[in-house]
Amino acid sequence: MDLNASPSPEEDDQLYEEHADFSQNEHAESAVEIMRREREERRRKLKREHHDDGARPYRQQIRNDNNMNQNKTTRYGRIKEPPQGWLDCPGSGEPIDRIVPSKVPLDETFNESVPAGKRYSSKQVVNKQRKAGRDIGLVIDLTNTTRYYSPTEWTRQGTKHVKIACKGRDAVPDNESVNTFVYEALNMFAQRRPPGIYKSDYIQALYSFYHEIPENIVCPPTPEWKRPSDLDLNGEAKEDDDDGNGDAAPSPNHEDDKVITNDDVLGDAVPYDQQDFLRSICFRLLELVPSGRTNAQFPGSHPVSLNSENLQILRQRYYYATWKADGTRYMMLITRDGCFLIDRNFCFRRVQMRFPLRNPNEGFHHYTLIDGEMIVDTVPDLGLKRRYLAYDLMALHSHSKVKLPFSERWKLIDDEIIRPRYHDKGQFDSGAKGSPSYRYDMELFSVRRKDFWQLSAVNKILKEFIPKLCHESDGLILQGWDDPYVTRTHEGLLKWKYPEMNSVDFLFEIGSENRQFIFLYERGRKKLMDGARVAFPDEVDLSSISGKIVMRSITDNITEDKLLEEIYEIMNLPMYADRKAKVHQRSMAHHAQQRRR
Ligand SMILES: Nc1nc2c(ncn2[C@@H]2O[C@H](COP(=O)(O)OP(=O)(O)OP(=O)(O)O)[C@@H](O)[C@H]2O)c(=O)[nH]1
Repeated sequence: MDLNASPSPEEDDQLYEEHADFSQNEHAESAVEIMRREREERRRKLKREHHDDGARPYRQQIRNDNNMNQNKTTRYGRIKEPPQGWLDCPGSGEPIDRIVPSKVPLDETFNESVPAGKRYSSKQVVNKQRKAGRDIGLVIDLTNTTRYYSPTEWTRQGTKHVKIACKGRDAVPDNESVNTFVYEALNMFAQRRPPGIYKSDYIQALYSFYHEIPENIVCPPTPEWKRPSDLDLNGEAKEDDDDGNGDAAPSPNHEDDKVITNDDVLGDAVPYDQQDFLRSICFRLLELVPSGRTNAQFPGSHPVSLNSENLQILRQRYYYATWKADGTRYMMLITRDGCFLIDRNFCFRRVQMRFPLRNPNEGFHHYTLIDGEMIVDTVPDLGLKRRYLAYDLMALHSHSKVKLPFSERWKLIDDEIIRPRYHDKGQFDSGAKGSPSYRYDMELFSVRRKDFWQLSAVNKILKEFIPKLCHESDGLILQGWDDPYVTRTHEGLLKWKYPEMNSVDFLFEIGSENRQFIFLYERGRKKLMDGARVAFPDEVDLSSISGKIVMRSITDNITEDKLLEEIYEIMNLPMYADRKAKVHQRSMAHHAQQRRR
C-alpha cells in the first residue's frame, strides 16, 4: 500500500466516503481526552481479542487479519491498514521557515490497525504543533489518494487544504506538480528533515525540470526506518526496485522529435491563486490600477488597422517598421521561480527558461515583463525551431519601463535580456562554468529580439525580407519610435495586412424562424452585430454552418502601392529627413571608430 499512490479503487474508498463525515460534529479534543479515548479503545480491543482467539502480539494480529480474515469488518467496514512504512516513519520534522514536513495523518477509520501510541490523526497534528506554539494555516497534501482522511477535517476548522497529487510508485511527479514545489527546497529539506530526499530518480527529474544536470547526483543513503522489507512509501503494494539510488538518465526535452506548430499549448498550467497573483504583478508593472472585471482582461498593447485616417499619424510622429510575424502572441513574465507565457486570454503557463541579469553576480531577472510573438521557423537542415521574437519590454527587474520611449525599451531587450543570455550560454559552452551545467538546448524555444527599421526600409521589408523569412508574416507593424507602452488598444500602433490576409472572424448562428445572427468576439465576449447580414453562395446549406466561425475579408484597406507611395512622400518631410541624417551620421561615426580600432 502506498502513502501517495491511489491504489486501484478499493472497496474501503467507498466505505470511507460513506463515513467521511463521521467527525463533522465533534469538538476539538484535548490531549487528555484523546488519551482517555484511546485507552478506552485499547481496553475494548483487548477484550475483543481475548474473546476471539486469546491474546497475541498486536502486529501478528494485523497480519493474520489481513491474510486469513479478509472479511473481518469494523464499525467503519473492512479494517483499513496503514501504508507500509507509515507506523515507524517519524510524524513531523523540524519546520523549514514556516513549513512543517509531516507524514500523512490517518483518520479514525484506521484506528483498528494502528496501535494507540502510534496514531497520528489531523487532530494530533494540530495538537502537536499547537504545543510547539504553531498554528496550521495551510495543509499541502502530496498523497495521490483521498482515502487517508477527509479534507473537511482541515477546512471545517478554517485551515486551507491544497492537494497536489503526486503519483509516487514508479512515476515521478509531473511538471505541473513540480511547478508548485521550489527548487531550493532540496537542500533545505535535507537539513531540516534528515536525510532528505534519498531517491535519485526524484532528484534527477527535479534537476531536469530545471534544465540543470549536475555531473554527479549524490543521494543520501536510504534511512533505517525504510527497511528493505518495507514497501515503497509512495508506491503501491509492490516491492521497491528503485531504492538502489539507480542512475536513471534525466529525461531531455523531446521537442525536437515532434512536429511543432503555432497551436501547441506550451508550458505547464499554474494554480489559480498563483495566476491571480501574477496577474496583479503584471498590472503593477504596467502601471495599471486593477478594477473589477478588467482584472481578467489581457492588458497587452494591441494595434489598430492602418486606414486613410490614421495614415496621417505617420506624418506627425516618427515611426519605425517591422514585419508582422504571424505566430502566437504572448507576453512573458520572467521571475526567479520560472518564466510565464501569458496568452491573449490572460492565462499563464510556466516554462523553464533562464534569464541571467547583465551582471552575472546579481543572479536572475525577477519580474521582468516583455512582449512578443512565438513563431515556428523552418530552418534549412535543422528543421522546425520554435522562437520567441521579443518586440517590447515593459518592465525590468521589478521596475516599470512603460513610460520610456519605444526606442529605449527596444534597446533594453538587447542589453538586458538577449546579450546576458548569450554570454551565459557561451560560458557553459566553453566550460567556464562548473556543475550543474544549465542546458539551454532543453528550453522549449529560443529568444531573439525582433528587428525594426526606419520607414524608408518598408519597400525592402515587403519585397526582399518577408519573402525570405522562415516563418509566416501577414503584413507590417508600424511602431511609434518615441511612444510609451500603451496597454490594450493603442491607436498609435498600426498594423497593415496583405489584402488577402485582412479578415474578420464572425460567429454565425441561425435562430428560430430561420433568423440569422452574426456575433463578433470582443475581448472574449460575444457581441451581437445588430442588423448585420452575411450573403452566402446559393448552394450553401445555412443550417450546416450555424454555430460556426465565418470569415469575411476586408477589401477597403490601404493597398501596398498606396502605402509605399505615402511612405515615399513622408520620408521627405523634415522630421524624417532630419532623423535620417542623424542616424546616418551616428552610423558613420561608429564605423570610423571601428576602423580606428
Ligand atoms: N505590436 C506588435 N505586434 C506584432 C508584431 N509582430 C507580430 N505581431 C502580432 O500582431 C498582433 C496584432 O495583429 P492582429 O491582426 O490584431 O492580431 P492577429 O492575432 O494577427 O489577428 P488574427 O490573425 O486576425 O488572429 C499582435 O497581437 C501580435 O501578436 C510586432 O512586431 N509588434
